[in-house]
Amino acid sequence: MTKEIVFVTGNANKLKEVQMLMSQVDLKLTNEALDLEELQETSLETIATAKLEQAVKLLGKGTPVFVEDTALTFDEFNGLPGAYIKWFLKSMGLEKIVKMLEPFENKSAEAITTIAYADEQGAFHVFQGITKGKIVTSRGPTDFGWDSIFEPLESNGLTYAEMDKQSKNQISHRGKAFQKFSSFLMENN
Ligand SMILES: O=c1[nH]c(=O)c2ncn([C@@H]3O[C@H](COP(=O)(O)OP(=O)(O)OP(=O)(O)O)[C@@H](O)[C@H]3O)c2[nH]1
Ligand SMILES: [Mg+2]
Repeated sequence: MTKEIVFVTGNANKLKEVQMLMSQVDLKLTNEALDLEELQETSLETIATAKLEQAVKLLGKGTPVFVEDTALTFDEFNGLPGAYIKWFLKSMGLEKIVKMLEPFENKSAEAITTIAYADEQGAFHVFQGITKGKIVTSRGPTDFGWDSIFEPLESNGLTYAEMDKQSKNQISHRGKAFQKFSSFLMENN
């Protein structure tokens, strides 16, 4: 029987990418569209695990469930905004985020997705994907977070927003994290 697995996220753009990324795995992927509380923390693993604890409480033990938290870290700021990028985006917007780095030569950044998964036995597993790049003036559609200001090293000069979804998924932080997670699920199914 095909195993059911629940992805708890309130972010429709994430869900769309994750559905594509996990399409090769023999699973029934369902979504609980809940916005879980997020810790104020710099450890990405701690944030993802705390989100997962809430998800397990909501769904009950025994249901395979995962969450993911995505961060954008600036090298010049020693990793900040990191997981706080969500709140920077909400309060300041893209243009001012780019301006924060204006006085500095170093525009290097990393996009990081941390997945936390609870299996049927309630054991937690963490997977992470990192894509290096730099912060640039917004180019491309602005319908998903900071996609238009992040230019990955591997993209031949395109921002995430200028790439089609399939090309983004091949090199993205989320793509890399879900590659690891999918392999784990296929080995342990
Ligand atoms: O340009 C982007 N490309 C991406 O690939 C991407 N992935 C996430 N984000 C944004 O970065 C913050 C993460 O916060 P986040 O991980 O807590 O997400 P969220 O609160 O929206 O959903 P969730 O926590 O319910 O899953 C939020 O502002 C997201 O919109 C992205 N922006
Ligand atoms: Mg969130």
